[in-house]
Amino acid sequence: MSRSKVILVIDDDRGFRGLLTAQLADMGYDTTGAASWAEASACLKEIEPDLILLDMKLPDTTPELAVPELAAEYPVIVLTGYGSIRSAVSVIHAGALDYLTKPISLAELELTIARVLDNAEMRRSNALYKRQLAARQGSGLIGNSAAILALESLIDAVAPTNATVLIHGESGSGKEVVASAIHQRSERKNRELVTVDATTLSETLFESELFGHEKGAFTGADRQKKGLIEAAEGGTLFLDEIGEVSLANQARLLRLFESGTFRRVGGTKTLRADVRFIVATHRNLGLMVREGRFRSDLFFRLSSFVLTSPPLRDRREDIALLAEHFLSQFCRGQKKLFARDAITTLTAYDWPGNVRELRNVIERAVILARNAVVIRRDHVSMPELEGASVLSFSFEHPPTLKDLERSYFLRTLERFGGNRARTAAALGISERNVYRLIGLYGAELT
Ligand SMILES: Nc1ncnc2c1ncn2[C@@H]1O[C@H](COP(=O)(O)OP(=O)(O)OP(=O)(O)O)[C@@H](O)[C@H]1O
Repeated sequence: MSRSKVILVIDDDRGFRGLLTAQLADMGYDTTGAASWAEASACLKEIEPDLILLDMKLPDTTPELAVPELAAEYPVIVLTGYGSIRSAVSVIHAGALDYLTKPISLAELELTIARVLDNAEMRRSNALYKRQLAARQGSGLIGNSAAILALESLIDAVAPTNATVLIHGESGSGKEVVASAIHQRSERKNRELVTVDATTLSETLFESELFGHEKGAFTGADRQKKGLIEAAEGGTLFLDEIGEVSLANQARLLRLFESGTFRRVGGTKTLRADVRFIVATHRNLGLMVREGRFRSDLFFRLSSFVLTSPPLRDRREDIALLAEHFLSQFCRGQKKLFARDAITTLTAYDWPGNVRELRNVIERAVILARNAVVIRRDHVSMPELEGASVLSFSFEHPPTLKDLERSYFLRTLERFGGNRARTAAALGISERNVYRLIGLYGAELT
């Protein structure tokens, strides 16, 4: 069910304004009237119109000033008592979408409003359609494992509801794919899915990006800006890495999730969002609550529906299927297949970077294989394959700590082809220390 569209009528002629708002109400619109620019500005702090009807002659402003300012944020139709072509052209140039000449016929009013609202809607959905097409290509949840089938049925159950969902899972395990599946299987699928990654935004930027800000809210806020919540109106907002959000912003999120309301930064009016929220994290939020880094009320609110995107090593039966999927994606019509031992190698690996890492490895394998039809084991070998989680060394006597350090250091250095920076990163030491250890054990390098 869609809410009625809100129309703001700005006209200083009281009788005309009353008549117009009454007629618009009869047509099923929600209407508000303002007698002056000052009144309209105050009104816009309270309501969020879908369309503005603006009289050309107001006591406290000119169309040259008012039209561009309003048209930057809202669809505007100008009402003119002096229907000259010249003034009509100038207001259209200034950003108004249409104009109506007084006295206005009811039929013309109805048609013009419907057309302008439809156009605004169409512009939104055209941009949306392009993005959806891009998102659908290659999204979809691939896998036949029990874990994926269970996840699929949970997605089917929760998708049609408006429940806020928390997706938990390691990096690269497909949390964003799950979020997109929920959106695609909901009634909101023809509206926007807006994604925000909390790790990429500072605390203040997060607040203004998400909630928007009013003109003058802070230095540099030279005009009002709608936030991503408003961009997601009618659709879904996916907030990735909620564990990285500051405590102050967590409080704002709690209010948003509980009441569906929010305020722009520097704003006084409470706005209502018709948005479905999905959040994700790779962190243990329960632990963060105990450490005082995550609000317990927000945690409990999010705990009502939790989906887990399982790590790839816990569903090894999906590895071959995913590998085939990525192979056909990267080959683009060219025929290629995996040698049996290549698949064995892929299946045995622990995939700390999950599906994303697998995708990268297949992409590299296709490049390395060049024109060869068969992807061999050496095409898919991962540099991190050895020693990523299990180490095995053999010594002629029980090793000392120093023996272990020497063996592990030299093996890591070799694994990265002598690259000191990568060795330092893998061992969690400084490059200076890598040099020191080469000095210490280097005589053994061949
Ligand atoms: N089940 C799946 N089927 C097909 N592709 C998948 C699947 N899971 C993940 N992918 C692909 O793996 C890559 C990583 O997935 P995604 O971005 O959803 O992971 P994530 O858990 O959100 O990662 P991060 O926590 O780093 O944001 C993407 O290219 C995605 O398309």
